[in-house]
Amino acid sequence: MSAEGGATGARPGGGGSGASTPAKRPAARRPAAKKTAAAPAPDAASDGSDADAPAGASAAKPPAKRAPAKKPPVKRAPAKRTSGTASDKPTGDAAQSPEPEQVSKRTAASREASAGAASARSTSARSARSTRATVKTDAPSARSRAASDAAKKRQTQRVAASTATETTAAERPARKPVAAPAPPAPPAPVVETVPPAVADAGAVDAVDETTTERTVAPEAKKSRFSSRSGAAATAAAATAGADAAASTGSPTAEAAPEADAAPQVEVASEPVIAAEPEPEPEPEPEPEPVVVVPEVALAAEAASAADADAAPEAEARPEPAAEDRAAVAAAPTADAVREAEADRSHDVAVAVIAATSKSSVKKSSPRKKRTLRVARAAPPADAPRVLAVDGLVKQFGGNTAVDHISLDVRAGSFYGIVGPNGAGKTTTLSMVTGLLRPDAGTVRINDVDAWADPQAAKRATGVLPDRLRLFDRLTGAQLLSYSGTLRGLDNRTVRERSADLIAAFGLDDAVDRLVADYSAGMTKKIALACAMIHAPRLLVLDEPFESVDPVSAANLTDILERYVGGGGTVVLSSHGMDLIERVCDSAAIIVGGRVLASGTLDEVRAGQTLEDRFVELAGGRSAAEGMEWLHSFSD
Ligand SMILES: Nc1ncnc2c1ncn2[C@@H]1O[C@H](COP(=O)(O)OP(=O)(O)OP(=O)(O)O)[C@@H](O)[C@H]1O
Repeated sequence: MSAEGGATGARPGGGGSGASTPAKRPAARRPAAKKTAAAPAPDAASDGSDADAPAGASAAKPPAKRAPAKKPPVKRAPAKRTSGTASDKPTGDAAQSPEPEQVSKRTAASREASAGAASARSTSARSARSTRATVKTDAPSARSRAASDAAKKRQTQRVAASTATETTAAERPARKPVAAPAPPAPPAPVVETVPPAVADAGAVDAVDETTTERTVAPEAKKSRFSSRSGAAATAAAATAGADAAASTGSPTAEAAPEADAAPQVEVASEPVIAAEPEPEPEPEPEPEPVVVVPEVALAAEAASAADADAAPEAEARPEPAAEDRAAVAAAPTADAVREAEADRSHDVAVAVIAATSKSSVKKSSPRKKRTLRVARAAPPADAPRVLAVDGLVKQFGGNTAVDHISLDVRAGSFYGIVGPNGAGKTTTLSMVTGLLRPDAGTVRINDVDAWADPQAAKRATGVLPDRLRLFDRLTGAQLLSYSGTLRGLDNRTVRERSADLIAAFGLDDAVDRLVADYSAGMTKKIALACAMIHAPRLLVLDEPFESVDPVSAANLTDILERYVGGGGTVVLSSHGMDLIERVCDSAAIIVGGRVLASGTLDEVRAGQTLEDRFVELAGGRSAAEGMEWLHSFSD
């Protein structure tokens, strides 16, 4: 099974020359053989037309029937004008001759003349046919040659198998070159050389030749199947001789196995082929178990232990294969059977594993929990509060944007605020940073009431507001200098820090351009630099990563993490759940102006991803129903 499959599989796919050529050649040669077999017909037809040009359709048919070498010469000549010749039989054509009387009236001289002409014609025809005959006679001669070769083979092979192998080997190269030019070469030359051997010698011999190219085994196989020919007998003799050689242990032992094949028909050919299909090793599906979780692996072990009968077989299989090829070749069928059994047992084992592991897979199904990012370590509970928001309320007319929000942010914390659009995040942060006066509640920064002592609070705070209101008619460098100066920094410090910030945010090429000409991301970055230039203890950033490209976001994250690592505190709002989970240690989910969850990241997530938790608290997803019109498309 596998042997055949492997052999056939190698044919079409054979990329390697070595593997592919033997498979290709026979196929390429067959058509050649056909051509050569058919070639004589047209050739003969042409010859016939030359020989008996005026001959009617009746004369044209015979040659087309491919008996050019034998009958045509005899048949056609009389068909024409030899009707009157005495030597030739009065064929039907002669009987139909329209002028029987005239013929009889001819004078002896005219007869002689006509006979001369006819003889001349016939000689020319004969010469033409003789040339063809020489071509064709190759067939019989080839046949006889093949027969003699076969006889010789028998004798020689009986003497010693080595001789037999040598002769076949010698024949191959000898006929190869002949067969090779056949396909591309023009019809005439091909007919001269190949046809006889291929067409007549019995397709057997020809086929045998082609097949011998593959391997010795296939050769024996073919010869076996084509036993009707003498070549098959030759092959049988060869196998017999090979047997003898095998018994003698001659170096041609390779031929021995193939020879064995002859009598046993199929069995012998397989072992040899079995050596090729090494690709059989569809690697043991052992990787499959890997897919399973540890517990499943244990279950697999248990299952395999329980299946002790099948398992050993499956595992034992590779050993003999690697151990001794010859031994395997000697008993291929047994190996195949074992292989099949092993596969079956493996399938069973896999099925058992799958069955037994279902429960454990279920157990480990909550993968989302496993993919939770490990949150940054939150600052200790006794760390000083940098920001304390208590009962903030803000109403816009009848709309309560912020409804008694309270937050505690410890020093050294990376705090994230998330919430759906309109939840009140920006409104809250605006009240925290002194941009919007709250209706109720208190905000304490670094233990200072932000609204009672705004200057002290603002000195400790860096702000990146949602709606940037910058002096954008300044260049980036000017804006940084202005911000530093407003925070009370001296010029030198401003220059030094500006240079650092510009480099950190990658704004080197933009510092001399007007901020009004900055892109959204660049504007965000220069605004953030301005918020940091005075080294505040608290940074309040409203969607700092909005419009910022990934690389800049990564740089910004690094900057902020270093800042936090140095004792700073960051409070930021964002819609990026991944970002929050990645960089924050604490968070608050605000929905409808209220804090629905707050604390360390793990506390907020409550075993889910932040997004799932967020969606859950925000009221879940709402299906977009009743929007069928959206699929009607305007065009
Ligand atoms: N100046 C204002 N005048 C009137 N209503 C306002 C004003 N500012 C905000 N609001 C309202 O307050 C609510 C909260 O707005 P806020 O900007 O704080 O939401 P948000 O959570 O920041 O939303 P987003 O995530 O979209 O930025 C919204 O309903 C908004 O319409």
